[in-house]
Amino acid sequence: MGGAQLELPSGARPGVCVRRSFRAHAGDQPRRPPGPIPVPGTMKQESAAPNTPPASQSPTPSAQFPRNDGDPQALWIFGYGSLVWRPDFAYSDSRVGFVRGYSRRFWQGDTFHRGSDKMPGRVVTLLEDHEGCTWGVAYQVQGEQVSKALKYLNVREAVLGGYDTKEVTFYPQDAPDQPLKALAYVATPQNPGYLGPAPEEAIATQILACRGFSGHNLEYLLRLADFMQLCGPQAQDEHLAAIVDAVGTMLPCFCPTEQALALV
Ligand SMILES: N[C@@H](CCC(=O)N[C@@H](CS)C(=O)NCC(=O)O)C(=O)O
Repeated sequence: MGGAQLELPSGARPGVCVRRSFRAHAGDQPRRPPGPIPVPGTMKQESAAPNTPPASQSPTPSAQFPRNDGDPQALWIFGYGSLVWRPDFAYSDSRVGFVRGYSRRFWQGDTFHRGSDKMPGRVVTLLEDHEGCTWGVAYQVQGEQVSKALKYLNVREAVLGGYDTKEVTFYPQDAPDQPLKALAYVATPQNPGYLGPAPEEAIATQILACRGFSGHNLEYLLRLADFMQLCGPQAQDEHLAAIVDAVGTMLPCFCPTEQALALV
């Protein structure tokens, strides 16, 4: 996967979808998990994730595919969780930006990618919130990329993850006055894996304790936090920041000192 830093378009628009500051402090900046953050738009054509079973034969998301002017075959897919750093489908273009009217919440349980049946992990979904704003990456798929991406995401998101599709309006960071219609995968409270709200300290504890076929739940949290750091000061997510802060507070308990391990 691409190894460069995420190069964000310069000229971030202050005042666009701004929330209170992201509470990461210099001393406890979320450490980048192993491996570089791939740069959306420069990743080579990806094959399906190694842990993804063969694609389902029925890639029929419930939403009508949102179309924008121009290429009738083109489709934009909005990622705001693991799709931000691991889309794993071929795409023609990508944009960093945000959707309004939604807040991101770690309220979806995950018993495959970042958890197990006994210890479900927590991954993100979108909560309808009139004041909300969620930053992520929109990927444009064209031609035969469309059916391949939808087949893959139908398995990864819907079959394995309990997500459904929803049309959203995406505002590119570098052109918020030229919004795009996009398809998003959202886990609603009606899906069996939905966990709903919990104190952010409890969510942090669950994330620290869980892992699944795609890796540790902590990696999922820190890669998302890394993306938000790279989006710049105008991109805020207080829920994510509070969970990262809680993890930072608890990590010393999970990472005994050398003395505690009698290594000195
Ligand atoms: N639909 C959201 C969330 C997607 C998400 O995190 N889905 C889980 C499925 S439960 C996933 O694909 N995980 C893969 C991973 O954790 O690497 C997005 O657009 O990013």
